[in-house]
Amino acid sequence: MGIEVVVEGLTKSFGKQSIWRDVSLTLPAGEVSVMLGPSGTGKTVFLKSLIGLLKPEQGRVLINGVDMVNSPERDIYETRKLFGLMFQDGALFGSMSLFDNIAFPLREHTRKKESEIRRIVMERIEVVGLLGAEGKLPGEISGGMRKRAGLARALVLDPQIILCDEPDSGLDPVRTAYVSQLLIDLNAQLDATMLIVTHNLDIAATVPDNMGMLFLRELVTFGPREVLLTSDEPVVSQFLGGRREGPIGMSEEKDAATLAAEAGAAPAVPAAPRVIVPQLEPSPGLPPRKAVARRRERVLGMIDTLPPAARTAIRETYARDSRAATLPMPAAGSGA
Ligand SMILES: Nc1ncnc2c1ncn2[C@@H]1O[C@H](COP(=O)(O)OP(=O)(O)OP(=O)(O)O)[C@@H](O)[C@H]1O
Repeated sequence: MGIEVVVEGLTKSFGKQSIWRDVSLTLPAGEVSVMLGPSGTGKTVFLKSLIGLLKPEQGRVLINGVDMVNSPERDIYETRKLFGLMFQDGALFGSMSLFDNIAFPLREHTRKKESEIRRIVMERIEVVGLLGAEGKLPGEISGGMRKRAGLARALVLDPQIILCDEPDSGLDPVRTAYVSQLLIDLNAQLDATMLIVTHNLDIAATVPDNMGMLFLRELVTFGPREVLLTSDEPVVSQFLGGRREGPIGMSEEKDAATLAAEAGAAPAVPAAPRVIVPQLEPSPGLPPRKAVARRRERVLGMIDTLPPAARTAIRETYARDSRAATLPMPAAGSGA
């Protein structure tokens, strides 16, 4: 099973530029979480801080008792092996075939025989749907295929924590839908803890168990998906509605004068009511996600601490799930 990641009071700046401060959250073991946020709010910096590639000035990131901020470098290096990372562009070596790119971590970090490496690499290539393309160079395939190759490479060391930085960037809506399904399928197969950074509202609506949002150097919220999806925080509703009206401007936040002017004017388009769509299920033939039962117990255990709208949404989701579980299967050939 994946490992819990506990973030406590994390604060990061570059020189005088504060990126975010006092970020605390827990990525529950084996669950899928999404971090949303407008461009430039420090989502990638957050991912890099989790694996100890960037050093926040304050706070801790605890994984199996190792603090990825303050522990000795050799402990951080060892713990980093638990991670699989998928960067925005796949971060592939241009002169190597997809096979060699995906095999790279195994050749670098293990003493496995070539035959064993071939078996693992081909298995992962199959999982991400790239069978047949293993001999190609990254420059000979599409952006979506490069992303999937980056994901396959992230998987070869059997990671228990998977971090994906904008798995949808540059992809059309159909390819994005396939990536969403792939992420859920991976979670079903590996039971790894996953954190996905994205601006994509379809991924946000259908993939995660938990969601958070970074804005204005703060973590606005992090918790069960229903909390963010029912939130009436202006920044959250603006982002989820993809609207111009609200605190987010072209370059992150709007100034006070713009906000005041907008507050005085009638909104051009009323905000559409938000509907919580069901989370994706693993593809047929795959095992159910083990995280589902754990998450249900965890969320129902904390439900009284959540805002009323989130409580209602969670109860409705679980009531719908139990109704679905007790429905009789349609008889074969009934056409139902
Ligand atoms: N190594 C670095 N040195 C200095 N500044 C940096 C460094 N890495 C990131 N930054 C700055 O930190 C801020 C946040 O960057 P980051 O890439 O994390 O944003 P993001 O939320 O992932 O954005 P996007 O959604 O556009 O990818 C930016 O202003 C960026 O210029």
